[in-house]
Amino acid sequence: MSKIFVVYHSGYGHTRAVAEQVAKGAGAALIAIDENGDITEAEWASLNEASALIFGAPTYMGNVSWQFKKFADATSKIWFTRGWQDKVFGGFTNSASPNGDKQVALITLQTLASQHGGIWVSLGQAPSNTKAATADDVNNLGGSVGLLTRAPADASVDEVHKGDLKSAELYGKRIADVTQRLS
Ligand SMILES: Cc1cc2nc3c(=O)[nH]c(=O)nc-3n(C[C@H](O)[C@H](O)[C@H](O)COP(=O)(O)O)c2cc1C
Repeated sequence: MSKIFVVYHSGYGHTRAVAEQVAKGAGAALIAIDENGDITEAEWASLNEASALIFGAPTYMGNVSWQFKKFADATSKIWFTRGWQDKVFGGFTNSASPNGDKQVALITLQTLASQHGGIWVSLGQAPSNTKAATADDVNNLGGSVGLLTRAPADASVDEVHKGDLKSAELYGKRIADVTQRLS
């Protein structure tokens, strides 16, 4: 059985709701980066033993939250020993605007995975972009590199768009399937 972890930061709970769906699809465990940008030593050990790591962060000011960036910089200790080389990686970001510069945050996650020599898994879902498409449809934001999700600025944690949550579960499953194939 592959060990997969979703390691994420969420300031106000919306990204956590997405992380839970990704973890459900992947059969993964969740590790939350705390408000200080930290995880525990035991959690670092779990990440080091994993077959696949899925990064998640809200988009704040056009990039990942500072807490996620602190975590990313802390992974440099692992980078020195190539400790995450050839693990499978994926990533997601959630923000309020349909665009909101989410792609920048996603590329930050992909670049972090690449710095570690990882194997990045794309979203693998066709966009729902017809006139009839709604936020209840899978990949209605039309991403491809990884998972983009949206919670409008006045939305509660329970109001992350349904289509995005479906996309999240499917993306998690895709990462688990790829990990299984490579193991
Ligand atoms: C400091 C800050 C900066 C933000 N910057 C952006 C942004 O650049 N683009 C965007 O679409 N939404 C932005 N938002 C909205 C958040 O991305 C959105 O509320 C998201 O759902 C928060 O996720 P969280 O509840 O997991 O923290 C920002 C919110 C905060 C608090």
